[in-house]
Amino acid sequence: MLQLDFMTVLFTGAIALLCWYFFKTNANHGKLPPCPLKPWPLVGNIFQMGADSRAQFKAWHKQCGDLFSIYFGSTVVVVVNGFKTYREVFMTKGAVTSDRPDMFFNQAIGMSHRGLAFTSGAVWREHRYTAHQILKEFGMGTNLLAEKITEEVICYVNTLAEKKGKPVDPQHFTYVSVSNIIGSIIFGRRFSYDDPRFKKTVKSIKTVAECAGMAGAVNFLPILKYLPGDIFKAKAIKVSYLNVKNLLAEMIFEVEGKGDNNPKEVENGNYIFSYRDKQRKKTQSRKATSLDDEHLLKSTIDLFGAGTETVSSTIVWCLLFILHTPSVQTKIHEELDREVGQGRQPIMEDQARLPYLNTVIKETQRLSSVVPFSVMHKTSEEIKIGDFVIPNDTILIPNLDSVLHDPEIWGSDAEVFNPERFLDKDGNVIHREEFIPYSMGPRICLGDAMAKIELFLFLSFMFQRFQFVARDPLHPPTLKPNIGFTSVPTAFEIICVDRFK
Ligand code: HEM
Repeated sequence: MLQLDFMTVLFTGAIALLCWYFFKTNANHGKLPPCPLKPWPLVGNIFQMGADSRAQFKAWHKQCGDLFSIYFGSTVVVVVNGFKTYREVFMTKGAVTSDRPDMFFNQAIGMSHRGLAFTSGAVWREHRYTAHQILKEFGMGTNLLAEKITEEVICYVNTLAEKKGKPVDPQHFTYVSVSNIIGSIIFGRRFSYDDPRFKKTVKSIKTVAECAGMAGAVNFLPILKYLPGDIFKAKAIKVSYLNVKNLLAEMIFEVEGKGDNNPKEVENGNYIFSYRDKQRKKTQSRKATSLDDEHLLKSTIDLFGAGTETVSSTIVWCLLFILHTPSVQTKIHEELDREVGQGRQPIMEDQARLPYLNTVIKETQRLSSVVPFSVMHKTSEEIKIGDFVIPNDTILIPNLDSVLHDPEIWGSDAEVFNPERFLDKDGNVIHREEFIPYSMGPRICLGDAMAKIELFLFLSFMFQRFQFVARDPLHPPTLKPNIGFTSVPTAFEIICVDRFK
């Protein structure tokens, strides 16, 4: 009897849950952007996405228009497509579309609502402003930072040259070198490529980025993380992200301990000391501030995460595109030999003299679209876009891919690598407003100026020194990406022929 009662309660509960779910997923449909497919009970559209989320979003964009809704579990998420709508949502209405939803990997390390890239409101504004000030002090957009980057690029190019034409995995070297630049800003010094702690940090950050795509569903259906076998990579992310947290906490502690007794370190400057300096000044003048130990630690994790894979993958995509279109490499070499030569190192001032290389960088960023879905945003007020109403607290996916690959903007060859599309008939670089690899609005990439310097210096040094050749030139490596947080080329090897020999 007791058992029957229990079954009845269970059955009634299940029916009530389903009714609630159907009510929730169908409510508001008159105002919300359309949903391309009827969501399944409890899981929503998660398992209707197909393996290739880019192609799926492209098809749904075509089917539904610039705005469509999908359900992750019972949570509605609005996907924003197309340049004009993207600009309206994230720029015109940026004041109320710039919050971030809480994400499971931040929860997993006990750092929700901490730091720079995943906070909202007053904490985010204070940390964004602080980070911007610090990077400006270090010369973001000026020669000081360029000097730091040049120092790293020289080590990187020499390491490639030491391979003496043997095939190398460019992703590994580029990733390590680019993360060293962030490391040198945060800690005030570069690390040797063999430093075990640095190697472990880099490896762990990479694992988090790689697994993030699979783990996306866990944000909405936390139960998935308990499935056996770690199908959704939730456990892998937690372990690696905890590694990153602990390693960076340890390094911050050391820098602060050393710094107290070492004025030279303070003089040279690093992110940690500048942050502490600003924190101290605010506290001393009794200004309310959110700057503290936990936010500092999470800001450094965010900077490593945001500033490594984006830049390194762009560099590696450039190599891959070049292997598929060798004539582009010939033109880069001609321009570099003519404008810089081989007798001196490239400098930032050369950028204006190298329009072709600049178009190669732009076209690489456009076609690779390394952050295809940007980072999720959330509304902080109800917004109206055309006939649609998006409620307060709704998660938004900024589909950057839909802008960077739109044939109506870039032409029918939008899927082809063609740097000339950014060149006018007089050989000058064309600046298109639709070229938005760093997104737009209040949440635009904080490191865009730094990324531009990195991309120019890495690629100008690399092409000055090497001719890049595929292991099998008739069959260059696949262009198929691996999509995690970013779009990363499938691993491949390349031969770097030294042009100085
Ligand atoms: C090719 C290189 C890069 C690309 C394509 C890129 C792209 C992006 C994109 C699309 C976003 C999300 C914007 C949004 O939410 O709407 C972002 C955010 C961010 N990026 Fe970058 N990024 C690059 C390099 C860097 C570098 C080098 C740094 C480090 C200094 C950096 C730091 C950040 C930070 C801190 C955020 C979060 C900003 C916030 O939430 O307010 N990025 N980036």
